[in-house]
Amino acid sequence: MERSVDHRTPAAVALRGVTAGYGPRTVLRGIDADIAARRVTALVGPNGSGKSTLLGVVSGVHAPASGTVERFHRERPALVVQRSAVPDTLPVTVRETVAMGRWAHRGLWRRLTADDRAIVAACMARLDITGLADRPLGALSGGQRQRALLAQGLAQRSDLLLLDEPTTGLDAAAQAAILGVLADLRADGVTVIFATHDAEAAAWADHRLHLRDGRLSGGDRHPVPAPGGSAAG
Ligand SMILES: Nc1ncnc2c1ncn2[C@@H]1O[C@H](COP(=O)(O)OP(=O)(O)OP(=O)(O)O)[C@@H](O)[C@H]1O
Repeated sequence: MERSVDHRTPAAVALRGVTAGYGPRTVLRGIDADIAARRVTALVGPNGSGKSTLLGVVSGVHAPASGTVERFHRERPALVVQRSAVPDTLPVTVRETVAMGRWAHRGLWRRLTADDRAIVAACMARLDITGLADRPLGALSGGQRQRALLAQGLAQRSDLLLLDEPTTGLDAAAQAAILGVLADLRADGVTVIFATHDAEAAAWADHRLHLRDGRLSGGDRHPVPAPGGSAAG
């Protein structure tokens, strides 16, 4: 169900009794959680516990088999996939990759406006990849590719940003830079959810949801954010 944003509610997304999977295979079971609006939530759990599937459900690209996903955000969610999900041979430059973030607004293959190009340039600058703009995406290092995909997510200008392992495999400086970008987005009122195996990044988030075998096994399922600041996780 789509609704306009209600600033009295602390939830950007409310999941109730969500079950989801692939064909006959059930992966997520009985997920009940509220995602705090304008906060950063980390989704943690072992390999195969269902983190990426839950991001897909929250983003709307993966329909639940049962249960409800209630939305209180305004924009179409922006989902940033794992860098390993993008083939090395994809024949696009970094600038084109980031510009794809504007397709939701302009439609596929439509010419970008001057505003779109300014947004793309600003997102590349924010992720410090302006110097890589004309390089093929497949020729980048893992960390550079990660930043290009995050810039594509930012270019969507959504108020709900979902990231699949945004800091995995990055060095400490690159991780800190990405968390800095997420903190800026939070200050701008964006709700961020990211899946991670990185304990430091999870500890940095405002809230955590722990998944185990497709069930929530702990964390802040129904957080009430502290006014004007980060709620403790
Ligand atoms: N397209 C698919 N078809 C069938 N099963 C899938 C598909 N994608 C994921 N799965 C299965 O769903 C389960 C959850 O996978 P998911 O990718 O959501 O977990 P994850 O917690 O993100 O794992 P990881 O930490 O390894 O990225 C796994 O058992 C996986 O094999």
